[in-house]
Amino acid sequence: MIYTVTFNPSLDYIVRVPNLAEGATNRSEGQALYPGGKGINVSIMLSNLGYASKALGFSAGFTGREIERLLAENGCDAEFIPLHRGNSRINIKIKSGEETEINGQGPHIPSEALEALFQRLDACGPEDILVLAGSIPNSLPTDIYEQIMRRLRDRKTRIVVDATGDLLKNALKYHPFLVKPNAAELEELCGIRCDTMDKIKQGAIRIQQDGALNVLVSLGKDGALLIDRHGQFHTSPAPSGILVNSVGSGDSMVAGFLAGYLKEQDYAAAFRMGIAAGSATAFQEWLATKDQVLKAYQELQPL
Ligand SMILES: Nc1ncnc2c1ncn2[C@@H]1O[C@H](COP(=O)(O)OP(=O)(O)OP(=O)(O)O)[C@@H](O)[C@H]1O
Ligand SMILES: O=P(O)(O)OC[C@@]1(O)O[C@H](CO)[C@@H](O)[C@@H]1O
Repeated sequence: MIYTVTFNPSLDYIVRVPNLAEGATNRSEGQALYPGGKGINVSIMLSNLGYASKALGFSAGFTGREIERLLAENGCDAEFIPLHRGNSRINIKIKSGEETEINGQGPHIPSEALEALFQRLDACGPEDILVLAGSIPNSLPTDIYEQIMRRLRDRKTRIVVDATGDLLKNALKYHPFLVKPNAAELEELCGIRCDTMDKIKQGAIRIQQDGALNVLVSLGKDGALLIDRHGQFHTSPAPSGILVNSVGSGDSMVAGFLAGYLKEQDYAAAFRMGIAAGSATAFQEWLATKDQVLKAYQELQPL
């Protein structure tokens, strides 16, 4: 089974405001509400690609109930631990000329709820994949992903970490199966200015030396780079298309990589499926369908 964990689920409120003016009353030209949070997006994308997963996390208040309802509507199996105070966050994504995001903090997670998640994860075994993705509420320590990995150390579960800063840094020594920084996150992690392909390669090598098995660096419209666990590099430009909404493209890339890997047991195939899924999502209003991903896959340059 693939499990995804989203400590900080959200309702993503996407508003289109073509000429956003700060300090003025702006009127939107369109809006939409989607379930969000990185692990949740990975689960939805996996489901779109035909792979079952279980989305784990925490849910609070009316927004939490709406996230769960939307997940069910999207055919996604979720098992959220209820929090009895506060509301799951609403993240605002403003689409004007540029994409501006305001992500909320998320509700407090008490220790009993955290323990309930830990116990749920104790069921993970060698056949399972666990995706730890996204930010955590302020009340949690930044070694929380590390704590989970330490607890599962002897279970041989393959663990994917998609996070920033210390959350990710602290997890590397437990040898995650996959990490997926973007270029800015890679710079922050390895302290190298990653403004050329050579420097991105150097940065990815450093993250691998720090413990990650596969390092997938997403580069937005410029595609991606993977150094796989055998030390082999894979690079590809992204398929071309019109950017509609990049929110969730990194998560789609993680889901595509896992789907490609599970299908072919091959890192080149996983990499290509990752890029296709990431780009297909960037070209849509929300997470891409399987047909849209396969179309993007066909448009990738041959190896
Ligand atoms: N404008 C774009 N054109 C084509 N492909 C894109 C574009 N933006 C993103 N992608 C695809 O999606 C992948 C992931 O994008 P990106 O590097 O922006 O991830 P990210 O920063 O983790 O995104 P997010 O946090 O919004 O999910 C890229 O490697 C690429 O394949
Ligand atoms: O605040 P975090 O947890 O870092 O990111 C949350 C978020 O921006 O990530 C997803 C896109 O990757 C969105 O669905 C969600 O709103």
